[in-house]
Amino acid sequence: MLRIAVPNKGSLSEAATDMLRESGYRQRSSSHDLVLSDPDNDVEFFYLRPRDIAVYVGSGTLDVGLTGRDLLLDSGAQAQEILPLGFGRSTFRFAAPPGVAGSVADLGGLRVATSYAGLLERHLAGHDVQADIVRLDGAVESSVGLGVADVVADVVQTGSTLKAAGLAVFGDPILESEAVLIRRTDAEDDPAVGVLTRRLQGVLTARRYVMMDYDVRVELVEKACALTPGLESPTVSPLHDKGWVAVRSMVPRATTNQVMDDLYDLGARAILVTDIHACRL
Ligand SMILES: Nc1ncnc2c1ncn2[C@@H]1O[C@H](COP(=O)(O)OP(=O)(O)OP(=O)(O)O)[C@@H](O)[C@H]1O
Ligand SMILES: O=P(O)(O)OC[C@H]1O[C@H](OP(=O)(O)OP(=O)(O)O)[C@H](O)[C@@H]1O
Ligand SMILES: [Mg+2]
Repeated sequence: MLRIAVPNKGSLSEAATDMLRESGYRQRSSSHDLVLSDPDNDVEFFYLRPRDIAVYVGSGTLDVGLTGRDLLLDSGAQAQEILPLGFGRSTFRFAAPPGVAGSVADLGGLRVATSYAGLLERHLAGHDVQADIVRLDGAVESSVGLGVADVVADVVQTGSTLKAAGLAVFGDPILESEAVLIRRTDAEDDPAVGVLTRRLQGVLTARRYVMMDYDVRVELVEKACALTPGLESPTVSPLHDKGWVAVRSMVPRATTNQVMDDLYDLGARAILVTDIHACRL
């Protein structure tokens, strides 16, 4: 039975369970449940703090887990990313009151507050900078105003928490993070992990693409297919009127309207877009 770690709280929790549900797995019905068995799919889910997930997976106690890239790297666990999951995006950045520092090189001798000490330690060492790391559990932005730190290194999404604390980001982003599927670094190939990965990839594809159908005159089909190349190649089917064909192709969701406009300008008609509910590529 495949043992899977899932965030039980925090920013990643709901999106992670939604994605697993869309992948055809049972999920817990109460946020108090810590374990859920899904015998039909031969998997068991363990709902754990996202920060702890890399530790369980790195030690081999659990086979795979969903967590944040920043949390994985911060933990230093013997675990690696096998699939980025496209949610829980954030940036890990330095911030301070304006004028305190302009780049990581200015941090020597300053106090830097963070709840990602492992990540910060390695970043500072990589830049040969010696700063005092102030380890906090959360609400890191308050540390400067309260006088325990000069600078913070923290998760930024919209930036509104930083702004409210009178801080501004500086320097290059330390890390771009998102939710990722992880497994132990030296784990042997496991077909059950392959199945889970393909299911999650299917959800990602269904979210990123739409199915587009349209009719176009035969002499324009090459130009139309260049606009909608699909993943492998579009399906082109004959119509009763020999001068026309029907084309079906997957199109990136973000480009849907631009592609429809371009197809229409080319002369395509009856352009229809439908959602993809599930797929295996
Ligand atoms: N706005 C956000 N705030 C915090 N973490 C975020 C945000 N957006 C994405 N994340 C990601 O969520 C993970 C943090 O998980 P965590 O459970 O600590 O969330 P949290 O919202 O900080 O919860 P809590 O503060 O209740 O512990 C990290 O991978 C982080 O990059
Ligand atoms: O850029 P923003 O959209 O404002 O989001 C980023 C903030 O959200 C998180 O805090 P959270 O609510 O998780 O509290 P915590 O710091 O106590 O973990 C994170 O630690 C930042 O403080
Ligand atoms: Mg938090």
